[in-house]
Amino acid sequence: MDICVIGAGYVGLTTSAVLAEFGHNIYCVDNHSEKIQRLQNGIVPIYEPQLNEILHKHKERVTFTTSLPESIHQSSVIFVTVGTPSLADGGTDLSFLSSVFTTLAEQLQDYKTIIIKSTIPLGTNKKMHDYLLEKGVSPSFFNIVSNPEFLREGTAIQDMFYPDRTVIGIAEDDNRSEVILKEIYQSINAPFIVTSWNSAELIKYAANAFLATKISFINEMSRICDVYDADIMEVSNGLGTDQRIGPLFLQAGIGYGGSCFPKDLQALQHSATNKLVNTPILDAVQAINATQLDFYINKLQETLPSFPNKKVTVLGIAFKPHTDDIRHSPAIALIHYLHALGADVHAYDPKAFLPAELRHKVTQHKTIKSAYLDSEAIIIATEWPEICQLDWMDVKTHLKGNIVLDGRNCINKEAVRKAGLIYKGVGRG
Ligand SMILES: NC(=O)C1=CN([C@@H]2O[C@H](COP(=O)(O)OP(=O)(O)OC[C@H]3O[C@@H](n4cnc5c(N)ncnc54)[C@H](O)[C@@H]3O)[C@@H](O)[C@H]2O)C=CC1
Ligand SMILES: O=C(O)[C@H]1O[C@H](OP(=O)(O)OP(=O)(O)OC[C@H]2O[C@@H](n3ccc(=O)[nH]c3=O)[C@H](O)[C@@H]2O)[C@H](O)[C@@H](O)[C@@H]1O
Repeated sequence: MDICVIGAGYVGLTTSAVLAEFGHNIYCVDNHSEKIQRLQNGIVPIYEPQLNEILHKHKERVTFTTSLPESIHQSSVIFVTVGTPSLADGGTDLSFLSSVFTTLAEQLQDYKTIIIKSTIPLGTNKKMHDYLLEKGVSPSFFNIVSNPEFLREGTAIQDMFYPDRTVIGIAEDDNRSEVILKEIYQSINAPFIVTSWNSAELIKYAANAFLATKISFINEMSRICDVYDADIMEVSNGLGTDQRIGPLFLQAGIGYGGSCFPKDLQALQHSATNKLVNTPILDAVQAINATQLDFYINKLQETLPSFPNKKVTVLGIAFKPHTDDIRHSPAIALIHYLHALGADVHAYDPKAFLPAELRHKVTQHKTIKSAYLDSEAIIIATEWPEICQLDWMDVKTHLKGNIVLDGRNCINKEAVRKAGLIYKGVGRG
């Protein structure tokens, strides 16, 4: 099939790579000309495991372009994967989506299946459908399908090859799209869940909200562990082996971040509030996340009461391992916090870079060793394997102080203590 993918970001590039692997011809469009130029030169602008290799393997099948009208005409199927960031009031900025639909309204001349993968608030698929009709596009020229994406950054390619389910939301009178979507995804072996537009939209938000709830729940338990000398790792293990609960997303830490959980919880709350529905669970989940770092900083202050001019090392900048994405990264919030306390902050990440506003305040190192050399304290913010596997006996010989704060509960506390260092985790008693 000839497929147009609009938006060459984390979701758009992954979609392009995976659909190309399935044998489709892809026109991957972005209005960011520099990004497209780099992609045309074989440079993938983000770090996502396997993405580079698959795009390179299928370079004959994937065309990178800034020309949306041309790509629309060349394709029978159009995937929309543009960003849907938060507005100041918690609502969703739909300007990127609207701009795509403006072009679609101008260009649609024969039948296309328009598949929206971007996460969009309840009622938006219908709104886009009504917009095209208002603009005079014939209803015989298109169907709109809501096809929410559940991939995680860091494992995006594997998640798209092997999803737990494929959700498609279609209009009541749409009897073409299910067949077309099944053809596009025929290589995927996962249940197909066909719903209305609004249900598909809510499934996406509910999934992210539920996962964030698990994280805030376990973080709340970690606070109780701290004051009763229990160990959250033991609690998570004992809790997660109950099949009704499950072991995933019960990792206590400095809170969830990323481009989606914070934005999607706010957007869901915004949609509910617009219809006068209260959301006490979503309120609590976000409140716990917003204060998790404070609890953690308090721990650091118990051991290192004064920060000014003390070298403190933050290991990890990305919001999670195996990505270079720093959007809403708890590591960045932590670095801001430490800098505000007067610490001389040094940071290291194998793939991610400090944002511009921190570059003149904080030193980012190229090697992990130079980052912690002569440091008073190490704080682990992202559980990259190379950080989890540090040799603590060796680390000890290069530190000035003796404090290790494990913000992701990812290192062996016994090994740290054996090396003569003070270990503090999240909810480790
Ligand atoms: N990042 C993730 O892990 C996931 C994201 N999502 C959702 O997918 C959507 C996209 O997310 P990301 O890929 O992370 O965003 P992103 O910000 O990495 O990429 C979006 C791309 O769209 C491009 N764009 C914006 N307006 C355009 C236009 N008019 N024409 C062509 N290109 C345009 C931007 O230049 C950018 O390259 C969001 O709604 C997000 O919530 C869903 C599941 C996972
Ligand atoms: O809508 C989205 O964009 C995506 O959001 C999340 O994926 P992602 O943000 O890439 O990463 P996660 O693995 O979910 O981690 C999110 C945050 O939660 C934190 N986390 C995760 C798991 C856990 O047990 N504890 C915990 O603190 C991570 O460190 C990270 O900061 C969802 O897991 C995806 O299903 C969804 O498609």
